[in-house]
Amino acid sequence: MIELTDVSKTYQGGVQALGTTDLSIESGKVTVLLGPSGAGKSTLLRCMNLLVTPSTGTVRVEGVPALESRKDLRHHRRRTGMVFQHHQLIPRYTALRNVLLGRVGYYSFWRSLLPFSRSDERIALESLDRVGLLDKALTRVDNLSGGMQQRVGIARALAQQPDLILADEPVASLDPASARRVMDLLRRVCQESGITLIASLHQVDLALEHADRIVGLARGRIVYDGPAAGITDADLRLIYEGAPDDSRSDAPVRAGQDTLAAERS
Ligand SMILES: Nc1ncnc2c1ncn2[C@@H]1O[C@H](COP(=O)(O)OP(=O)(O)OP(=O)(O)O)[C@@H](O)[C@H]1O
Repeated sequence: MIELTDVSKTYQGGVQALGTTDLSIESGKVTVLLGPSGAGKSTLLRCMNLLVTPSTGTVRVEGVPALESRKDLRHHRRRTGMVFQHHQLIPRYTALRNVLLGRVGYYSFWRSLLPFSRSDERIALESLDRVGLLDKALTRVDNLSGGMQQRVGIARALAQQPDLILADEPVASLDPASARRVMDLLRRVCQESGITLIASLHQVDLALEHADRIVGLARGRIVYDGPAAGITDADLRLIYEGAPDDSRSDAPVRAGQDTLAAERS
């Protein structure tokens, strides 16, 4: 459903967060981008809906002619729900009002200034029901726990009626028990609706539990790509500690010093 070809990202200042990367994501599966802090997980994830503009390469999405026109990009983003580490909810709004914001992409700017329709409200309430928070619909989100706020974030993504959810460290701010519950929920709602889920995580146990496929990243490179069930201790060491001849630096590769791929190939 998503095909990245020769995608790389070098941020201003010369930090190469992502080396040249090819990746194809199939529909309906749970893919986890796994790796230590700074490995390039968020950058790779955000390249998938061009929240981060790749420095090189192309991103192709099934059913969308190209992502070059504003219209096609808007169409892709409407079909793509985002779940963020820090929720990105509006604290003083109720849960329902936050979830309704998931519907905004369906409207033109002018229409979005008008009240939401009955049908949008129904979709938003159904979404809250699916994450078990219907009874909190009229509660301000700053009065909810961190886990509940993340469930509101998931409900907002569901209200978009997406084909794809990109979840960027969705449980990094939660305690281990809440993190597991939120990941269980995210995977379940996606599987129930046939939504493709791509999540970045740095917790190995959660990744192994929830992913169909793991894409392991280290210093801006894919160093493992395969079924979660097939990952070995050696693969995990490669993701978290680097190859035996690595410099062991946690620093990302700088443009012009990009020798890791050559060392590993
Ligand atoms: N907007 C930016 N400008 C400059 N450098 C950036 C920017 N965003 C990320 N980086 C750098 O790019 C590298 C990869 O960052 P990225 O956030 O993609 O990694 P990550 O694996 O998601 O890390 P984390 O788990 O800590 O979020 C890091 O060194 C980071 O500091």
